[in-house]
Amino acid sequence: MKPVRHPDAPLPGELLGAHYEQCFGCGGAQSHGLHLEARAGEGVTVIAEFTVQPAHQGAPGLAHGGVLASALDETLGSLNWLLRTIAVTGRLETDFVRPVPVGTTLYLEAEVTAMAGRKIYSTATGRIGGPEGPVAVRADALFLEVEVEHFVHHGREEEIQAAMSDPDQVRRARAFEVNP
Ligand SMILES: CCCCCCCCCCCCCC(=O)SCCNC(=O)CCNC(=O)[C@H](O)C(C)(C)COP(=O)(O)OP(=O)(O)OC[C@H]1O[C@@H](n2cnc3c(N)ncnc32)[C@H](O)[C@@H]1OP(=O)(O)O
Repeated sequence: MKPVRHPDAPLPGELLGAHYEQCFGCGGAQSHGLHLEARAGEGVTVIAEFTVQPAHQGAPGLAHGGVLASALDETLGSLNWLLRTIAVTGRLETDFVRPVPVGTTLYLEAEVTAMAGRKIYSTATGRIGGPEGPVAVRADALFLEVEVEHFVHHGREEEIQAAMSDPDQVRRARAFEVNP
């Protein structure tokens, strides 16, 4: 099935914000996190930027591959905002095309390519030097739609309780839920 942008999805250009302040990918409360900033694009697409920090190194002066995979995963995950669906990564296949030095800004874009039942297929690229620069990383992913209970059931009790008693967090979680 062709992916369809939800009628209440954020408008193209709108900053999506963090889905959870403690998220390693997008949260503001993680000092060594990616602080990735994503914006809605046209259709079912997003664009995002992430600047590699010294805490993200693998080899001297170079980004760790797992951190780059996290940036791709987070960008792909933010497509949920446009579908108003809660989905988690089931599969993430990553190509590392060029080394990414510390201090580099990675320009990411992601798109939902197909949907089938609970399955959401998507793809992402990360470019360096500018939004039109050479591709440094890319990924193909399969996300699986889940109920909010997925997190309540599997998450550690203390963080779940804190999230559920935070009105801002509850509001953000609702933004992912499909309107009947
Ligand atoms: C309160 C806070 C709210 C905030 C929400 C914001 C969240 C956003 C977070 C974003 C953060 C960034 C993002 C993150 O980092 S998300 C964090 C990383 N991901 C996870 O933790 C997910 C862990 N995995 C699971 O929980 C389960 O395995 C899931 C839910 C994924 C599937 O288990 P479930 O029991 O539900 O489904 P099923 O096993 O019956 O399978 C169903 C179908 O899918 C197919 N399949 C399954 N897996 C794979 C695979 N690997 N390759 C190929 N196919 C696969 C399977 O064959 C079957 O197909 P079919 O036989 O029907 O044809």
